[in-house]
Amino acid sequence: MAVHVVDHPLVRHKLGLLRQANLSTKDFRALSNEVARLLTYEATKDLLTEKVTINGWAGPVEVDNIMGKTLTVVPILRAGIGMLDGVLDMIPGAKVSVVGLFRNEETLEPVQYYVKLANKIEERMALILDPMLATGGTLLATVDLLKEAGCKNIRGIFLVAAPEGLRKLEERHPDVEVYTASVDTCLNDDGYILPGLGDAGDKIFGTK
Ligand SMILES: O=P(O)(O)OC[C@H]1O[C@H](OP(=O)(O)OP(=O)(O)O)[C@H](O)[C@@H]1O
Ligand SMILES: O=c1cc[nH]c(=O)[nH]1
Ligand SMILES: [Mg+2]
Repeated sequence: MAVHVVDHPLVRHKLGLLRQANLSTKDFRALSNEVARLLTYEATKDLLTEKVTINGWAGPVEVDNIMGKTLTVVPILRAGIGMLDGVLDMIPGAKVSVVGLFRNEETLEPVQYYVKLANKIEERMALILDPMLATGGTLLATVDLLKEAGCKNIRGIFLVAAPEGLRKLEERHPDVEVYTASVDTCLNDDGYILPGLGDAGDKIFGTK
């Protein structure tokens, strides 16, 4: 399985700011989108393009166009919404497929409450957005439902990932590629990533 840790100074700097305990909602939101933007740049490096000829200022010129029904971004509610603007800054025409899942606080199992996928999803690359990959339960449930819908090419962008979740993904879906700013140390007894960011959903939405 491919895990791409994006080791760019801007990403490392912004991730360091995100880890601060007393960050305001506004700053956490802004930084999440900024890191998402940079991770998107890396995650889309090999998108297929085709040559087209356009009218340039000095006559016809051959340029590159991203091909056809290329991708859909898949924010996982709620916290994935905190990365969506940043990703759409980079890919403004992307179709958005929304998946609603929350983690049961006791069992840590994902609970699904909403799904609305883009049309022709089987022809698109799916780019999953979630700030946190912890136990991996939420990501596995999302990949399962995308594959059931016919999706063959799936990637995920996470601000922070835990080794436990990556191991689970490797066992169940080794074809899924991960792009993250950091693989952190481990999970605590409540399933939170250490050193991590805390509860990303609460920080992005200002709840708590
Ligand atoms: O890898 P896992 O152990 O499944 O945990 C990761 C999930 O937990 C968080 O969502 P949460 O359940 O807090 O929902 P929220 O986005 O609505 O806050 C996070 O945004 C991931 O979706
Ligand atoms: O560390 C974690 C783990 C799951 N969800 C979060 O928001 N943070
Ligand atoms: Mg949450």
